[in-house]
Amino acid sequence: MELEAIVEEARLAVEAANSPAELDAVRVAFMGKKGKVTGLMKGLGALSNEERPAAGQKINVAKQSVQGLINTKLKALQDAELNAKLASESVDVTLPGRSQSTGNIHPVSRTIKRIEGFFGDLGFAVKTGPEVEDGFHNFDALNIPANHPARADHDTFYFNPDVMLRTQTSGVQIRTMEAQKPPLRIISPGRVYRNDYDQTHTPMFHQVEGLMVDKNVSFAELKGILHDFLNHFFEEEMTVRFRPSYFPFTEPSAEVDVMSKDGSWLEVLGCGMVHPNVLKAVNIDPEEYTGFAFGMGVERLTMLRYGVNDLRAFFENDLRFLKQFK
Ligand SMILES: CNC(=O)COc1cccc(Nc2cc(Cl)ccn2)c1
Repeated sequence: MELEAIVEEARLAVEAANSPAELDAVRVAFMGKKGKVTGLMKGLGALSNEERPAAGQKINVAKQSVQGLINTKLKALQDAELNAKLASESVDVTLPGRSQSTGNIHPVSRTIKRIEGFFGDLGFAVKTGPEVEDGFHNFDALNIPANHPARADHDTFYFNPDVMLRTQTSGVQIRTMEAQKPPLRIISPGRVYRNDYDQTHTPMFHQVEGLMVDKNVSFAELKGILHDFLNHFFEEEMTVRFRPSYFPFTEPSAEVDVMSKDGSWLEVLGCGMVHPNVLKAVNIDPEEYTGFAFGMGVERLTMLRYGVNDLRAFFENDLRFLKQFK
């Protein structure tokens, strides 16, 4: 095969090589000891002395051009390899960091912890108890008569006539008074259930009740402790009023309002002196002991403190809402 054809074949082979190894095979095939270009040198012996120098020169030029093609291709292959490596290892420093997202405590849990902290400092023990209650602990012991509307099933979830979801955490206070003698200072946070559902009521919500039973507990103490609690909870001096009210389980009873920024009154909790019938129901002599009790809705307090205007937001698990309470 004559020289030009071999050089063209070498050029095509170099172009087709996709790796330094393939390229080296081409080098061997054309420039090696048995290579096609090298093989042309054998033919020089057969030429005359006049022809030989020019022929030999032509073969050397061919060798250099094939070697040049190989060198260029090798550089190109090595550059490509390096660029590919750099690309795969490259770090785009302008990308935002992959921050480790942190969780946060639910606003209702935060409020319960704050309430537990305040009353804990006053010596109140946190007590919990069953969410499924019996009629005695949820109604009878609280001086709620058989035909009282609170017992109706439009308010209470019943499993059977004597087993229900508790409508308040008072049952825990009753059980504690059954279990231990006064003096007592307890608060009982927890879930309570009522058959209600609208923008300001959900079938399940959280309540914290408090109870103090001792020799000479007075309404004045109740007022003082609750005023201090509200100042602490809302983190400012609150204007508070105690409005006469009625609960079957306390006498006298009061509802407590705080004055909001615009001067209107907002109800925040209910309280009163423990009714003698309640003490009797747990074998505490009302002539010897007196007590006060209070109850507050956790979601309601949380909504007031953080300015949440839809109760359902606490239960929808929308992270955009929950993330605000870092
Ligand atoms: C959200 N809760 C409210 O508005 C009102 O809750 C209240 C009010 C007054 C007293 C109580 N609890 C109570 C418990 C016992 Cl064992 C005896 C007497 N009272 C709960």
